[in-house]
Amino acid sequence: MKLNVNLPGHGYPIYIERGSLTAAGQRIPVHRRTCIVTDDGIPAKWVNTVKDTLPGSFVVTIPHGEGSKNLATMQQVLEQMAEAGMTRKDAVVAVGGGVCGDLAGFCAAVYMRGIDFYNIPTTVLSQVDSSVGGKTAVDLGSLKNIIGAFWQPKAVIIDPDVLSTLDDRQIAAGLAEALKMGLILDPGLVDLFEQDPLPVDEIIARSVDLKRMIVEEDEKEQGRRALLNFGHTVGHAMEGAWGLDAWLHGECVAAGMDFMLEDDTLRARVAGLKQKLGLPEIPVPETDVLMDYIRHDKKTGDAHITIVTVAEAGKGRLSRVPFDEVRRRIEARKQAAAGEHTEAAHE
Ligand SMILES: O=C(O)C(=O)C[C@@H](O)[C@H](O)[C@H](O)COP(=O)(O)O
Repeated sequence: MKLNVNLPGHGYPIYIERGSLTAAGQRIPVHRRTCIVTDDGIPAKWVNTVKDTLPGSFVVTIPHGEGSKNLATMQQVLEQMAEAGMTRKDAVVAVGGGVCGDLAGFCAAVYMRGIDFYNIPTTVLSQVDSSVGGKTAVDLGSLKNIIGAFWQPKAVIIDPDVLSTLDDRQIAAGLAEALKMGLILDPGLVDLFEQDPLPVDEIIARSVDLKRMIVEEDEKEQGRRALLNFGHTVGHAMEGAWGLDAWLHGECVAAGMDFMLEDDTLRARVAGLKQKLGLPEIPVPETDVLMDYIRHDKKTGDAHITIVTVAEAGKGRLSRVPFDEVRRRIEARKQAAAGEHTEAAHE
């Protein structure tokens, strides 16, 4: 399957095909140097499959995990690109998950003021969400994605076969982002999560298509693209508060959605789906600590923040609210959860 992201002057194809890793060299022009950025958690067989199709490529491996998504690691990658004599005509190819893609894309965005970037996502999370749309970034301390650029890839190559080496936790965390996509935009996608076995290929294709659509509509997040932030306001804060490597990004997004669901029946349905996926219950940090992180959110202005709420599956809603509204929501969920635990203890 091939989708096209139509953006003026810098549109690109997304290939979703089993086995497409072996054909990477047909999708990426090979008459130049390519720096393959990957991480040490990615099985060598996937990296080598791509490398074998790209003559003139070399591999830079970063440590896996959010802890690598920083300026220091980025500098190391850029130094290796410079040492290899890469020019403006050369390209960066990410083979990895969201951290790897975001960091490699940012390297491509700034190296010699911008060179070509190709993304080959190898996790569910990066396949359904982060590989499409051109958000590249690194963290600053525990502040997520605070330094970055919009830099669209030249192509995205999604091979669902690579998911065979992922552990269940990574798969569940990635599917959380797909569930997010359904909750804000597509009730039919939410319904797919009720099926057994889960139609993973269909979930990926449908999520990618939704992402394509919203990026075409609002490339630089001036409006509707902010819907994709559902679950992220509190989710990013939880990630920061517990330390960036304590929980997976998708796990925190799943936890963060709970504060922004506005209907109890839907909340119960989502809780059931999260349980089915095996997503963990993440303890909610102190409200003041969360609020401190939320103040640094990119969707924050003076004393106000844009939040995404969902009252009905498929209908995400953006609203600009005072900070205290987020505090109120956190407190309300904490109280409700405490009540649920007490009830459970009495049963
Ligand atoms: O592509 C987008 O737009 C998204 O918001 C997708 C998010 O799921 C993703 O985690 C993104 O990196 C978060 O963006 P940020 O702007 O909150 O850093």
